[in-house]
Amino acid sequence: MEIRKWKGFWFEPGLIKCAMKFSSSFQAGNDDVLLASAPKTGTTWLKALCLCILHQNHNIPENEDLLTQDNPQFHGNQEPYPLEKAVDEFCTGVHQYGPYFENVLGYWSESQKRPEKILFLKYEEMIKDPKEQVRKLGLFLGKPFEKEEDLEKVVWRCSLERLRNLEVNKNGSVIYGVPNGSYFRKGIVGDWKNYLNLEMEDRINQTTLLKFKDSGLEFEN
Ligand SMILES: Nc1ncnc2c1ncn2[C@@H]1O[C@H](COP(=O)(O)OS(=O)(=O)O)[C@@H](OP(=O)(O)O)[C@H]1O
Repeated sequence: MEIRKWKGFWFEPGLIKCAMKFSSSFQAGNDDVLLASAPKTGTTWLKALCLCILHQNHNIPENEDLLTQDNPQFHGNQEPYPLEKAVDEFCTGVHQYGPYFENVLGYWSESQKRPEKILFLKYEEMIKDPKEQVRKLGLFLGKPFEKEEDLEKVVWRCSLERLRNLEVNKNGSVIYGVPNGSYFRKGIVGDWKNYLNLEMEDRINQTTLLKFKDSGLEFEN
């Protein structure tokens, strides 16, 4: 896929126009929530959680539960991609929406300066203790959970186990023809290592250490 650089990040050319338009004309209102995430870092989960919390909606019809249709990160390419090449691109940052590390660090440092405006969540922590992270998210969104029971309900409604088993996610697909089921896979922290050889794993770990060094951002590897 052809990608081009705009403002330090790589996009497929068709998306640069959208990014430019968004950047030049979007004015955030007080109630607007922007969900920023790198691909495959838990976007779908967080989107479901935010909508559930913001609408305090415990009665969304099942077929509206898949909250992914307008996600700009989707693309229809299902071709297998050589792993070696993908790891190289990831580490050098020359990949769709890359560089990943600079993307993360940008939000991390801003979240340190303005924690009331930017909430930085980690997938690993959400998996480890979903209730605490969702409680934090509720507070951040100005919708603190008053009852433990409501918090537990939201955590369950948005759980991988439940979403993956909804009919719409078992058999439906989004506009680009990507099956909904592909957004609800394993959800296992560290599973990526099962797909790479030791050399590739080491390369990613070393790059991560180097990039996040001195940032104060702690991470699991
Ligand atoms: N509800 C819920 N709970 C926990 N984990 C979940 C949930 N929904 C999706 N997932 C896992 O998130 C991974 C997909 O990330 P994204 O939604 O960011 O993908 S995408 O970029 O929007 O395509 C993908 O991770 P992997 O299983 O490692 O592929 C999904 O399984």
